[in-house]
Amino acid sequence: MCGDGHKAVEASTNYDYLVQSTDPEHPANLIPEMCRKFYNWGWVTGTGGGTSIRHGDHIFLAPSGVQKELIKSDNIFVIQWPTKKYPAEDRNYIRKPLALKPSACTPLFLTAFEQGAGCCIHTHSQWAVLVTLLVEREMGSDACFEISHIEQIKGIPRGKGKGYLDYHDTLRVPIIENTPYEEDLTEGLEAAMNKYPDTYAVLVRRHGIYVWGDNPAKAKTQCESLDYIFQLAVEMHKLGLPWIKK
Ligand SMILES: CSCCC(=O)C(=O)COP(=O)(O)O
Ligand SMILES: [Zn+2]
Repeated sequence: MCGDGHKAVEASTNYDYLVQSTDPEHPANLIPEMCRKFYNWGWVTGTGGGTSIRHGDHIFLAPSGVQKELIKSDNIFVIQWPTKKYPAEDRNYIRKPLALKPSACTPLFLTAFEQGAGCCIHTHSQWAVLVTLLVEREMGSDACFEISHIEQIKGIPRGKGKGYLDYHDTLRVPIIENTPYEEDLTEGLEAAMNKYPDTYAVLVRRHGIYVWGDNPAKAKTQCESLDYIFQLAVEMHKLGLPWIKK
C-alpha cells in the first residue's frame, strides 16, 4: 500500500470518535440532518451544494460528489483548525473517510470560517440562480442584488455585532461570476467579502449561493430568509413590481 493510503487508514481508525456522538446537535449528526432538509427544499439536489460546521478547533465537512441527502456521520471529514487553505494537500485533515473526497467547496467554507463564521451553507437553489440572471439582465454584471421594504429582510444581519436589518433597510447581496471548478470561486468570494465586509452571503452567477452564520442555526435561518426573498423577488419581477420601494 502506498504511503497516502496507509495514512488514510490510520486517520480513519484513530479519529472515528470525532464523528461519533449521540448528541443530535453534534456537527457529525447535524450536517447529515441539515443536508437531508436542504435536499427536500431543492437546495442540494443532484449532489450539488453542501455544508460545513466549525466546532471549536475542528472543521466538519461533507464529502464531494455524493447524494447529499444520504450522508452518514461516518462519511464526515474533519480538519484541525486553523489550517492552510492551499494547496489542498497541506490542509490539516485529521479524519478522511476512505473512498471519499472532501467537498470541492472546502476552500470557500474555510474562507467563511476565517471571517469568524461557525457554519457555511452552499446551495444550488433555483431562486438564487434566477436572481443572478435577472440582476445581470436588468442592472448589469457589476450590480449586486438589492431589495427593500420586505418583512423577511429582518432575518438578515446588518454585519457582525450590528444587529439585524430593519424593514426600511435595503438588503444587498453581492454576486460573483461562476468558474469551471468550484475551488476557483474562492478568489471571487474573498474579493466580495472585502468589498462588502458586512455581508453574510455571496451569490454565484448561474450556480447558487454561499451563506454563513455565527452558528448552524443562524446560517440555516439566514439561508432560509434569503431563499424566501429570492423567490419573492422573482415573482415580483414577473408581476412588474420593483424590488426597491421609492
Ligand atoms: C452537480 S454539482 C457540481 C459541483 C458543485 O457545484 C458543487 O457544489 C459540488 O460540491 P461537492 O461538495 O459535491 O464537491
Ligand atoms: Zn456548487
